[in-house]
Amino acid sequence: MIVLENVSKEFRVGEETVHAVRDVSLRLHPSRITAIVGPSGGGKSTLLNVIGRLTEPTSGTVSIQGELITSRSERWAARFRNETFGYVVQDFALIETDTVFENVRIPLVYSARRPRGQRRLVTEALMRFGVGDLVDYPVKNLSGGQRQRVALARAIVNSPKVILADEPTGALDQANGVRVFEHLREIADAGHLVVIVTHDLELAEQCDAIHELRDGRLIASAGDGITVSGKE
Ligand SMILES: Nc1ncnc2c1ncn2[C@@H]1O[C@H](COP(=O)(O)OP(=O)(O)OP(=O)(O)O)[C@@H](O)[C@H]1O
Repeated sequence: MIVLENVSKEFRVGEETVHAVRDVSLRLHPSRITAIVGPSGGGKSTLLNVIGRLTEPTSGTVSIQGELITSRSERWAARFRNETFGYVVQDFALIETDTVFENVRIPLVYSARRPRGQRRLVTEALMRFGVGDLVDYPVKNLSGGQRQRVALARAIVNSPKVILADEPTGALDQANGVRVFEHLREIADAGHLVVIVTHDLELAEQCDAIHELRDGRLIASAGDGITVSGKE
């Protein structure tokens, strides 16, 4: 379980202070898909980045399975990020000039596995999404649907406990969006904790829990196992 307690994140922009996330407390559960929704500029991506330890909050704490992940050294955070999180970003951020193998192995870079072990893990991850045969393809030759699957394989290749997806269906047509969601559901069913940021309320309604952010504040939460403000 991930626990956020009184998390705030501010950015200084010139003389101004932007309060991107204000005093958010919530709990996120494994084997579930949690959606973070709300209007543009509401703080969704910032909150996801705080959860994924890509950004340190200005105040408040985040812990995962009881371990505090805030106020730790950058060196610790880099390793922790790598072992704990799989990230899916909107445009998939694949390296066009590399092969599928080179892209999907990126999260394994810090692992002690030998090249042969890496190839097996990469191929297995691709096979989970039905694209094992693409392992040596150049990314530039892939279709949009193949890119999604490769991006999902990259997110799970090191068996992270947590998958964080920022608008994972945002750039896709409806059929491909549904497929990505089905894959995220399979990932959650396998025991991972999945968090998605989405503008798509229909998609959010299929999730197990929804948190709505507006002007950085958590204004509503719904769903299974919801705990707001740290109260059971
Ligand atoms: N690195 C940054 N520096 C300064 N301000 C930032 C930074 N990142 C986000 N912000 C500001 O914080 C607020 C929340 O932004 P955030 O991207 O988290 O919102 P969002 O809900 O994800 O928006 P969208 O749906 O448009 O992606 C906005 O006012 C944004 O301009």
